[in-house]
Formats: sequence, structure tokens, C-alpha cells
Amino acid sequence: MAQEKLEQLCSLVETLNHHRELYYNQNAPSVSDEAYDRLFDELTQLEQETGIVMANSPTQTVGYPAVSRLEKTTHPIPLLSLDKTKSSGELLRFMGDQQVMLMLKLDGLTVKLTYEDGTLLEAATRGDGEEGEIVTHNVCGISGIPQQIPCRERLVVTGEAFICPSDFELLRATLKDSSGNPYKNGRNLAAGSVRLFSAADCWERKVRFMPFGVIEGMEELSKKSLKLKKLKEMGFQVCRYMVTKENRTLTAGELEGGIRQLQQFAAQQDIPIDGIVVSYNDIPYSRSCGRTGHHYKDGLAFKFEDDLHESRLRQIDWQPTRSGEIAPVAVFETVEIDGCEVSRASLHNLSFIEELELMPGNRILVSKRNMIIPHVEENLDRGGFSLESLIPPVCPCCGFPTHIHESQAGADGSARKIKTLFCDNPACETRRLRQFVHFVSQKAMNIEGLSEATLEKLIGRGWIHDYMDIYRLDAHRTEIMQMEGFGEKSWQRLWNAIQNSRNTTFERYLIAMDIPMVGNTASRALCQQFHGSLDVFEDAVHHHYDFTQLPDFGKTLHNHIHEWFYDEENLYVWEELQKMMNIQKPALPEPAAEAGSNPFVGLTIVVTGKVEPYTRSGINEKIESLGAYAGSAVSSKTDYLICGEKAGSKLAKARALGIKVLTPAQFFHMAGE
Ligand SMILES: NC(=O)c1ccc[n+]([C@@H]2O[C@H](COP(=O)([O-])OP(=O)(O)OC[C@H]3O[C@@H](n4cnc5c(N)ncnc54)[C@H](O)[C@@H]3O)[C@@H](O)[C@H]2O)c1
Ligand SMILES: [Zn+2]
Repeated sequence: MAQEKLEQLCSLVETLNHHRELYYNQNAPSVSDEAYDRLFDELTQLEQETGIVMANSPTQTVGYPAVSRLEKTTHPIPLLSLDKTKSSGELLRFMGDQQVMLMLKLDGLTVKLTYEDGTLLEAATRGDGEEGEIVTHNVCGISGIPQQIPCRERLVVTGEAFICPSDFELLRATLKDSSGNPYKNGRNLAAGSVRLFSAADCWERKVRFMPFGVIEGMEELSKKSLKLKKLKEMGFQVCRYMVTKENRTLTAGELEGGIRQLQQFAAQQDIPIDGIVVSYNDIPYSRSCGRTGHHYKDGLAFKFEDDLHESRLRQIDWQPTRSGEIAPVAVFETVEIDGCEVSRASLHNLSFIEELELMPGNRILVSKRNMIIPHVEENLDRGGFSLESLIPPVCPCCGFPTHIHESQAGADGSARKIKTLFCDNPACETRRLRQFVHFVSQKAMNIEGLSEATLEKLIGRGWIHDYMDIYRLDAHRTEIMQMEGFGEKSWQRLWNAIQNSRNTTFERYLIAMDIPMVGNTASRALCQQFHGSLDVFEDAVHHHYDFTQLPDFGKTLHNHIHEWFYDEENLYVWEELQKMMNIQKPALPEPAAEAGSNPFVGLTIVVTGKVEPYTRSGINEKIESLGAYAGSAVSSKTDYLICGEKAGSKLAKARALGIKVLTPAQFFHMAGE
């Protein structure tokens, strides 16, 4: 047992040091901070348990020795890291009855500034805490660093260089890290930028500096907050802080309120933070607390609780889908997230598995994205990965050999290849069943009561071979009524639902046909373009219509449509089934009504973020009522981007393409409201 623990300890030190090298020296981390922090906590615990601490343990040292060719400088007063907690109880215990400062924990890179005789002498990074890199040449490329200050004594200021989240969104569209990938976060970009050789390049990255401490100078002041106040008077934009009242301990509620206020401030001011720092305000008391090799004991960082839950991957299930793609699903030890028991999550495709190096037995971190869909975020046990050993050589449903397909991801502008596993057998049963499930689904033919289980039985008995057979099911009426769980009434209900589905629309019919990538949005656009006539649409296809001229239609979608109609079997179903349908003419909106008086007629408008008080489909309807087209992705054909609250990556793309960006207020104003 002891031997096992020792091995585990050594392997953790090695893993963490590998991550540190990538993070600090190459600014290209391979795991998330959450995963890193978990491993770090694990190591700390093992060290306590065994009483063994390696000399190169990340719990004993700070950062990583700098390796770039910038000149080095030593820090006579070491620049250390911070001790961290996620428990507010521990924070309260730490504070005790001391007066404390609550500060933003800025998410960037430490920079130390040395002033003598009122002039900036040197700017340096933290490095390994004892020795950092000189980046004085870059200070004119960083905003918030005064060159001259009204202060004659030697003054050493510590602070953080960072990039605002909104600037990062714009920058990430164009910049690449040392391994040619887009930067994962603003912290890494800030670190890379501060260590550049040219201030002009640094300036383009929009780096800002905010001090959070004075480590030399102003000796007459005995409170940290007073020193910061003085920095403000010298022209620094000081990191936001709050000071508690003297001789009064905070309640849990007050502490929580303070943290929330600081969080809100950071969000409003577009400042990146990854926690709150609490530190004793009294300097003599702080000094009396001492230090470890890793941090000073007068401060504690409160890191926001992440919603990641640890589990262990049991196996990967492979599920054929209606497109023939075999979708990987993670099956892991049950964890409870927000009161729900979760044990399965989609793994999307082979590339996703490859990126996480997932193997059965690995410990994983699971989250619920948007509080709903379980998602595997991270693998804590990387190493020894082999994709070949995971992939089933034959389809688990029909036994047909599987194939790996590669396609361009592209949606985010990257040229990344995505690998997926396929069963190419068109008669694969699961695949066919899923096609029927899609066909009867709500957004397609909308046949209520025809569940997957029922479909499976009906197909199994040989009564359904193609879509048309659904509309001929009355030929088996008596047999169906005798089926288990069926009776006269349920048959009648089912048959009525089937009959009702004959009254359908252009969009539903098109979605039911399951042309790859043709869903709600594309079918609506096609309906508009071809005036709700399936014949006119089909005719266009036969005359080699170029679908890329429609907004949001790319080359891939264009090809999918043509390839689908090229298949004779598809064409047969397309025509035969239509004979059984009554396709309603769409009630086309009268664009002239509102249209004439607004500048958006005929243009393509895309929305990002939330536009109060509308839902996403609500604002899209609003756009269409103006005679404009509501696009879903930003492309060169987009005319306007409406940028609501919490805008996403579309904003960066729009900026990069030079597309006009409107605030919701501007949009409503132009629309004449
Ligand atoms: N993903 C990875 O591979 C990987 C690897 C190594 C480290 N990390 C991340 O980095 C963290 C460790 O990095 P670290 O040692 O730089 O610690 P840290 O960044 O978590 O905290 C210490 C730093 O906080 C900064 N800071 C910001 N605001 C401050 C304030 N108001 N007062 C004092 N300090 C303030 C200082 O620069 C200080 O050096 C880990 O917790 C982990 O999340 C990730
Ligand atoms: Zn199959």
C-alpha cells in the first residue's frame, strides 16, 4: 500500500510539472485549471498522509524557471503564489478577528515594477518566484504602467498584467499560440504577450496592468490598503478591493455579499478574475504569519466553486444513429449533479475522445452544461491512450465493418478535422429504426403516439419497410389490435394521428426526408425561396440550382441536397409519399406591411447573446417580420450582427469580417421602434 502511494505521489509530481511547463513557459496548457487544481489537491493530501515531499514538488515551488531568452533578474523578496480554498467556512476561519482586504483575484500574469527616484527602472515577471524575466522593453505596450511617478524613494509594486474578456474574444479569432492553436484563455495570451520581444506586438494584444501590492517603500504606512490608496494618487489603476471594519468579524452572509459585489464589479468592468483574494490588512501582523515555499501565509485565495464532478469511466457504448454515424457514449460511475443521478454522457465523435485521451478506467470530470446536458470535461488520468483499442471493428448492431470518416469542422473558422465512426450498411437495423423515429418526430411528420418501441415492433413484424407503409398500416389493423399493449382504442388513436399527419407543410415534409443538415432553419429558408412548392424546389435541384446563394447555405449543405436527390431511392420516396400528402400552402407574411419603412428589408441579420425581452426564436420572428432574413451563423453574407447581453464568439467573427454590429437599442431604433 505504502509503495503504491509513493508511486502515485511521484507520478503526480511528474504530471503536474509537465502541465506547469506547458502552462508557464509555453502558454499552451493541455488541461483545464480545474483539472490541474484537483491533481494539485490530491498531491497535497498524499504528501500530508505519507510525510514525503519531493524537492521538485509543485506544492513547494512557484511557477517554473523561465526558459525564454529574455534577460533574468532576481527577486530579493520572493514573489510567491497564493494558498487556495473553495470553502467559505475556511475563509471565515482564516479571517478570524483580523481586519482584511477582499480583492479581485485578477487572472493574468504577475508583473513587478521597480521605481527609483520617480522613474520606472525595471519591469519583471514572477518566473519561479526567485528569478523572473525582464520585460521593461514592453511596458510602453501595456496600458496602466506609469513611467514617472511623484515619489522619490525606492518603490516596488506588484500587480497583474491581463487582457479583458471582450478584447480576448476579438483577439482569439486571429492569434495562435506556440503550437499553432487558438489561445485557450486570456491568461495564456496575456502571459505570452508580456513576454514578447517587441512592445509594438504587445500593444496590439491590449494588455492592461493593475497593481495589487507594494512590497518595498512607503514604510511609514502600516496598512496595505493605505499603500494602495497612495498608488492611486500616483496614477495607477489599482485592483478593486474592499476593507472590513476594524475590530468587527464578518458574518458568513456579509462575506458572501462582499464577494458577490466584487464579482459583479468585475463582470461589469470586463475584468477577468478567477477568484477573490483575502489578506490581512495589517502589515506587521502579515509579516508575523510567515511563509511556505509556495505562498505567504497572510493571504488566501477563494476560488469559485466549479461544477465539475469526479467519476470513473467504465466503458464507451457505441450507438448507431440514423445517419450511419456510430455515436460514442461514456458510461461512468453514477454521480449526483444538481440532484440528478448521471451516468452517461455523449462523447460526440472520435476526435473528442482522442483529445481527452479517454480510456476505460480513467478518472474523469463531468459537468452539466447549461444545467441540462451531462458533459465529460476532463480526463485526470491521461497516458497510454490508443484509439485503435477502443474502436469496435464492426457495427454493434449489424456486424458490418466500421469506417472512420474525416470531415472539416470549420464552423468556428478553424481547419480542424473531425473523425467519426460509421456503419456504412444502409440496412443497419438500429440506423433504420432511428430514421423512422426521426420521420414521425414532432418537427417532421408529427405522428403522435408512434413511439420508438411501437415502431420497433411494427418493423420487426415486417409491416413497415418504407415511410409509405406507415400510411398503409390499416392493412394490418386486426393484427395490430391484438398486439400486446394495443386495443381497439389505441389503434384508433394511432390511426387518427397518422391520418392527421397527411395535412402537412413544405418544411415538415422536407425535414422528414432527412437530407443531412436540413433542419428547421434550412427548410424554412427553402420554403421561402421556393414559395412553399416542393415541385418548384425539386425542379431547381434538377436544374443544378446553386444553393450557396441563399443566406447561411454553405458548400457542404449545397452538396448534401444535390447528393440526396441524385439517389434514385430517395427520389422514389420523395414522389410516392407526396401523393399521400396534402401539403398546405404557407401563409407567407406580407413583408410590405412593416417592411417599407425600415432599412432591413432583404438583408441578413444574425443575433448573438440575449436581446431582452425576446427569446431567440422571438427575436428571429421580429427580424423576419421586418422583411429580413434571420441567419444563425455569421458569414460574409451577414449584413448586421445584433449583439445582446453575454455575446459569444460570433462577435469576434463579425469584427474580423468587418460586419456591422448593432446594439439591441440601435436595432430597435433603426426598425422604427
Ligand atoms: N492548466 C494547467 O495546466 C495549469 C498548470 C499550472 C497552473 N495552472 C493554474 O494556475 C494556478 C497556479 O498558478 P499560480 O501559482 O500563478 O497561482 P494563482 O494564479 O492561482 O495565484 C497567485 C497569483 O495570483 C495573482 N493575483 C491576482 N490578483 C491578486 C491579488 N489581488 N492579490 C494577490 N495576488 C493576485 C498573482 O499574480 C499571484 O501570483 C493553478 O491553481 C491552476 O489553476 C494551470
Ligand atoms: Zn450497422
